Amino acid sequence: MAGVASAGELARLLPGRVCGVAVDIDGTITERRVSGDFRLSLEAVEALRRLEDAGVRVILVTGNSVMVAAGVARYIGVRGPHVAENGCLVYQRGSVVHACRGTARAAAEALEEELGGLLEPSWQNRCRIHDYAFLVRRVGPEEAWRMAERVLRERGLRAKLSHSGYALHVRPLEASKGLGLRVAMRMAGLEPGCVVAVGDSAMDLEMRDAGVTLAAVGNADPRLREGADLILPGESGGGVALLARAILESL
Ligand SMILES: O=C(O)COP(=O)(O)O
Ligand SMILES: [Mg+2]
Repeated sequence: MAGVASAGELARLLPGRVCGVAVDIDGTITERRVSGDFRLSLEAVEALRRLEDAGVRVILVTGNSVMVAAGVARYIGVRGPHVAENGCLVYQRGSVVHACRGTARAAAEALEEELGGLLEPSWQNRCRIHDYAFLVRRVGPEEAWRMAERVLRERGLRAKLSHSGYALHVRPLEASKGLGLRVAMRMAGLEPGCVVAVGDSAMDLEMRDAGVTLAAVGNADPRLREGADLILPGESGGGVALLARAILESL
Protein backbone atom coordinates (compact mmCIF):
# COMPACT_ATOMS: atom_id res chain seq x y z
CA MET A 1 0.00 0.00 0.00
CA ALA A 2 1.56 3.26 -1.08
CA GLY A 3 1.82 5.78 1.72
CA VAL A 4 -0.60 8.68 1.54
CA ALA A 5 1.87 11.51 1.02
CA SER A 6 1.28 14.80 2.75
CA ALA A 7 1.96 17.83 0.60
CA GLY A 8 5.22 18.29 2.53
CA GLU A 9 6.58 14.74 2.18
CA LEU A 10 5.42 14.46 -1.45
CA ALA A 11 8.62 16.03 -2.81
CA ARG A 12 10.73 13.36 -1.05
CA LEU A 13 8.78 10.55 -2.77
CA LEU A 14 9.41 11.92 -6.26
CA PRO A 15 12.31 10.94 -8.55
CA GLY A 16 15.30 13.34 -8.31
CA ARG A 17 14.57 15.75 -11.11
CA VAL A 18 11.17 15.19 -12.70
CA CYS A 19 11.38 15.64 -16.48
CA GLY A 20 7.79 14.77 -17.34
CA VAL A 21 4.34 13.94 -16.02
CA ALA A 22 1.91 11.53 -17.64
CA VAL A 23 -1.64 12.40 -16.66
CA ASP A 24 -4.89 10.54 -17.18
CA ILE A 25 -7.89 12.79 -17.98
CA ASP A 26 -11.27 11.54 -16.67
CA GLY A 27 -11.25 11.44 -12.88
CA THR A 28 -7.68 12.77 -12.69
CA ILE A 29 -7.59 16.32 -14.13
CA THR A 30 -11.36 16.72 -13.84
CA GLU A 31 -12.90 18.35 -10.78
CA ARG A 32 -14.36 15.09 -9.51
CA ARG A 33 -14.41 11.37 -10.24
CA VAL A 34 -18.09 11.11 -11.11
CA SER A 35 -19.35 9.35 -14.25
CA GLY A 36 -20.96 11.95 -16.50
CA ASP A 37 -19.15 14.91 -14.87
CA PHE A 38 -16.28 15.87 -17.20
CA ARG A 39 -15.59 19.41 -16.00
CA LEU A 40 -11.86 20.03 -16.00
CA SER A 41 -10.34 21.20 -12.72
CA LEU A 42 -9.09 24.73 -13.35
CA GLU A 43 -6.42 24.33 -10.67
CA ALA A 44 -5.17 21.21 -12.48
CA VAL A 45 -5.13 23.11 -15.79
CA GLU A 46 -3.15 25.96 -14.20
CA ALA A 47 -0.77 23.44 -12.61
CA LEU A 48 -0.11 21.62 -15.91
CA ARG A 49 0.58 24.95 -17.61
CA ARG A 50 3.05 25.87 -14.88
CA LEU A 51 4.81 22.52 -15.32
CA GLU A 52 5.10 23.06 -19.08
CA ASP A 53 6.39 26.60 -18.53
CA ALA A 54 9.03 25.19 -16.16
CA GLY A 55 10.17 22.71 -18.82
CA VAL A 56 8.44 19.62 -17.37
CA ARG A 57 6.80 17.84 -20.33
CA VAL A 58 3.08 16.99 -19.88
CA ILE A 59 1.77 13.86 -21.63
CA LEU A 60 -1.94 13.07 -21.52
CA VAL A 61 -2.65 9.31 -21.31
CA THR A 62 -6.34 8.59 -21.74
CA GLY A 63 -8.96 6.09 -22.83
CA ASN A 64 -10.65 8.83 -24.80
CA SER A 65 -10.38 9.01 -28.59
CA VAL A 66 -7.45 10.82 -30.21
CA MET A 67 -9.75 13.71 -31.19
CA VAL A 68 -10.73 14.34 -27.56
CA ALA A 69 -7.14 13.90 -26.31
CA ALA A 70 -5.81 16.30 -28.95
CA GLY A 71 -8.52 18.84 -28.19
CA VAL A 72 -8.00 18.78 -24.44
CA ALA A 73 -4.22 19.06 -24.94
CA ARG A 74 -4.59 22.00 -27.34
CA TYR A 75 -6.82 24.05 -25.05
CA ILE A 76 -4.85 23.29 -21.90
CA GLY A 77 -1.65 24.07 -23.79
CA VAL A 78 0.42 20.94 -23.14
CA ARG A 79 2.89 19.78 -25.78
CA GLY A 80 2.76 15.96 -25.48
CA PRO A 81 3.01 13.58 -27.33
CA HIS A 82 -0.36 12.38 -26.06
CA VAL A 83 -1.68 8.84 -25.69
CA ALA A 84 -5.26 8.00 -26.68
CA GLU A 85 -7.43 4.88 -26.91
CA ASN A 86 -5.91 3.45 -23.71
CA GLY A 87 -2.41 3.21 -25.19
CA CYS A 88 -3.17 2.27 -28.81
CA LEU A 89 -2.67 5.69 -30.43
CA VAL A 90 0.02 8.33 -29.81
CA TYR A 91 -0.66 11.82 -31.17
CA GLN A 92 1.62 14.79 -31.66
CA ARG A 93 1.19 17.91 -33.81
CA GLY A 94 -1.23 16.40 -36.28
CA SER A 95 0.47 13.01 -36.72
CA VAL A 96 -0.69 9.71 -35.19
CA VAL A 97 1.42 6.68 -34.31
CA HIS A 98 -0.39 3.33 -33.94
CA ALA A 99 1.08 1.58 -30.91
CA CYS A 100 -1.42 -1.26 -31.35
CA ARG A 101 -1.61 -3.41 -34.48
CA GLY A 102 -4.94 -5.10 -33.68
CA THR A 103 -8.43 -3.67 -33.49
CA ALA A 104 -11.38 -4.64 -31.29
CA ARG A 105 -13.87 -3.39 -33.87
CA ALA A 106 -15.47 -6.82 -34.51
CA ALA A 107 -15.75 -7.42 -30.76
CA ALA A 108 -17.34 -3.99 -30.33
CA GLU A 109 -19.85 -4.74 -33.11
CA ALA A 110 -20.74 -8.05 -31.45
CA LEU A 111 -21.32 -6.34 -28.09
CA GLU A 112 -23.48 -3.72 -29.77
CA GLU A 113 -25.58 -6.42 -31.48
CA GLU A 114 -26.00 -8.66 -28.44
CA LEU A 115 -26.06 -6.18 -25.53
CA GLY A 116 -27.48 -3.06 -27.16
CA GLY A 117 -29.88 -2.31 -24.31
CA LEU A 118 -27.20 -2.56 -21.61
CA LEU A 119 -24.10 -1.24 -23.42
CA GLU A 120 -24.52 2.15 -25.07
CA PRO A 121 -21.73 2.79 -27.63
CA SER A 122 -19.71 5.90 -26.81
CA TRP A 123 -20.30 8.80 -29.22
CA GLN A 124 -16.52 8.66 -29.77
CA ASN A 125 -16.60 5.14 -31.23
CA ARG A 126 -17.08 6.51 -34.75
CA CYS A 127 -13.57 8.01 -34.60
CA ARG A 128 -11.85 5.13 -32.83
CA ILE A 129 -9.61 2.58 -34.54
CA HIS A 130 -8.44 0.05 -31.94
CA ASP A 131 -10.20 0.46 -28.57
CA TYR A 132 -14.00 0.93 -28.27
CA ALA A 133 -15.98 2.25 -25.32
CA PHE A 134 -19.47 1.58 -23.99
CA LEU A 135 -21.52 3.28 -21.29
CA VAL A 136 -23.10 0.68 -19.01
CA ARG A 137 -26.86 1.09 -18.53
CA ARG A 138 -29.33 -0.67 -16.22
CA VAL A 139 -26.79 -3.11 -14.69
CA GLY A 140 -23.58 -2.69 -12.71
CA PRO A 141 -20.14 -2.68 -14.36
CA GLU A 142 -19.30 -6.19 -13.05
CA GLU A 143 -22.51 -7.67 -14.50
CA ALA A 144 -21.93 -5.90 -17.81
CA TRP A 145 -18.34 -7.20 -17.88
CA ARG A 146 -19.51 -10.81 -17.30
CA MET A 147 -22.15 -10.53 -20.04
CA ALA A 148 -19.63 -9.02 -22.44
CA GLU A 149 -17.14 -11.81 -21.69
CA ARG A 150 -19.86 -14.37 -22.47
CA VAL A 151 -20.66 -12.74 -25.81
CA LEU A 152 -17.00 -12.64 -26.83
CA ARG A 153 -16.51 -16.26 -25.76
CA GLU A 154 -19.60 -17.48 -27.64
CA ARG A 155 -18.51 -15.58 -30.76
CA GLY A 156 -14.92 -16.80 -30.47
CA LEU A 157 -13.69 -13.19 -30.42
CA ARG A 158 -10.39 -12.45 -28.64
CA ALA A 159 -10.32 -8.99 -27.04
CA LYS A 160 -9.49 -7.45 -23.67
CA LEU A 161 -12.18 -5.89 -21.47
CA SER A 162 -11.35 -3.04 -19.05
CA HIS A 163 -13.46 -0.56 -17.08
CA SER A 164 -12.18 2.99 -16.53
CA GLY A 165 -14.75 3.95 -13.91
CA TYR A 166 -16.52 5.80 -16.72
CA ALA A 167 -16.92 3.25 -19.53
CA LEU A 168 -16.42 -0.43 -20.39
CA HIS A 169 -13.66 -0.68 -22.99
CA VAL A 170 -13.09 -3.54 -25.44
CA ARG A 171 -9.49 -3.51 -26.65
CA PRO A 172 -6.93 -5.43 -28.67
CA LEU A 173 -5.10 -7.98 -26.50
CA GLU A 174 -1.82 -6.03 -26.74
CA ALA A 175 -3.40 -2.72 -25.67
CA SER A 176 -1.94 -1.07 -22.57
CA LYS A 177 -1.54 2.51 -21.36
CA GLY A 178 2.06 1.52 -20.60
CA LEU A 179 2.62 0.57 -24.26
CA GLY A 180 1.46 3.98 -25.49
CA LEU A 181 3.33 5.84 -22.74
CA ARG A 182 6.60 4.10 -23.69
CA VAL A 183 6.13 5.21 -27.30
CA ALA A 184 5.30 8.77 -26.20
CA MET A 185 8.35 9.01 -23.91
CA ARG A 186 10.59 7.72 -26.68
CA MET A 187 9.19 10.36 -29.06
CA ALA A 188 9.74 13.07 -26.43
CA GLY A 189 13.23 11.83 -25.51
CA LEU A 190 12.22 11.32 -21.86
CA GLU A 191 13.75 8.66 -19.60
CA PRO A 192 11.01 6.73 -17.70
CA GLY A 193 13.03 7.14 -14.49
CA CYS A 194 12.27 10.88 -14.39
CA VAL A 195 8.57 10.65 -15.33
CA VAL A 196 5.71 10.63 -12.83
CA ALA A 197 2.33 9.26 -13.95
CA VAL A 198 -0.94 9.97 -12.18
CA GLY A 199 -4.36 8.38 -12.58
CA ASP A 200 -7.65 7.47 -10.96
CA SER A 201 -8.67 4.01 -12.17
CA ALA A 202 -7.34 0.45 -12.14
CA MET A 203 -6.53 0.87 -15.85
CA ASP A 204 -3.90 3.44 -14.91
CA LEU A 205 -1.90 0.67 -13.22
CA GLU A 206 -0.85 -0.21 -16.78
CA MET A 207 1.32 2.94 -16.79
CA ARG A 208 3.66 1.28 -14.31
CA ASP A 209 4.70 -1.10 -17.14
CA ALA A 210 6.45 1.91 -18.72
CA GLY A 211 8.89 2.13 -15.79
CA VAL A 212 7.59 5.42 -14.38
CA THR A 213 6.68 6.45 -10.82
CA LEU A 214 2.92 6.00 -10.49
CA ALA A 215 0.75 8.21 -8.30
CA ALA A 216 -2.93 7.74 -7.50
CA VAL A 217 -5.23 10.68 -6.83
CA GLY A 218 -6.66 10.52 -3.31
CA ASN A 219 -10.10 9.37 -4.50
CA ALA A 220 -8.73 6.76 -6.92
CA ASP A 221 -10.11 3.24 -7.35
CA PRO A 222 -8.83 1.11 -4.40
CA ARG A 223 -6.93 -1.18 -6.80
CA LEU A 224 -4.91 1.77 -8.06
CA ARG A 225 -4.36 3.09 -4.52
CA GLU A 226 -3.06 -0.36 -3.61
CA GLY A 227 -0.72 -0.69 -6.58
CA ALA A 228 0.57 2.88 -6.93
CA ASP A 229 3.93 4.10 -5.63
CA LEU A 230 2.21 6.95 -3.81
CA ILE A 231 -1.26 8.31 -3.11
CA LEU A 232 -1.72 12.04 -3.50
CA PRO A 233 -3.19 14.01 -0.58
CA GLY A 234 -5.85 15.54 -2.83
CA GLU A 235 -8.78 14.35 -4.93
CA SER A 236 -8.73 14.34 -8.76
CA GLY A 237 -7.55 17.71 -10.14
CA GLY A 238 -6.75 18.91 -6.62
CA GLY A 239 -4.32 16.04 -6.23
CA VAL A 240 -2.67 16.84 -9.55
CA ALA A 241 -2.26 20.47 -8.47
CA LEU A 242 -0.50 19.33 -5.26
CA LEU A 243 1.76 17.01 -7.25
CA ALA A 244 2.64 19.84 -9.63
CA ARG A 245 3.44 22.15 -6.72
CA ALA A 246 5.77 19.55 -5.19
CA ILE A 247 7.50 19.00 -8.55
CA LEU A 248 7.95 22.75 -9.16
CA GLU A 249 9.38 23.23 -5.68
CA SER A 250 11.85 20.37 -6.31
CA LEU A 251 13.21 21.84 -9.56
O1 LIG B 1 -12.12 6.95 -21.66
C1 LIG B 1 -12.48 6.59 -20.51
O2 LIG B 1 -13.29 5.69 -20.27
C2 LIG B 1 -11.89 7.31 -19.33
O3 LIG B 1 -10.89 8.19 -19.74
P1 LIG B 1 -9.51 8.27 -18.90
O4 LIG B 1 -8.65 7.13 -19.35
O5 LIG B 1 -8.98 9.62 -19.28
O6 LIG B 1 -9.90 8.17 -17.42
MG1 LIG C 1 -9.42 8.13 -15.52
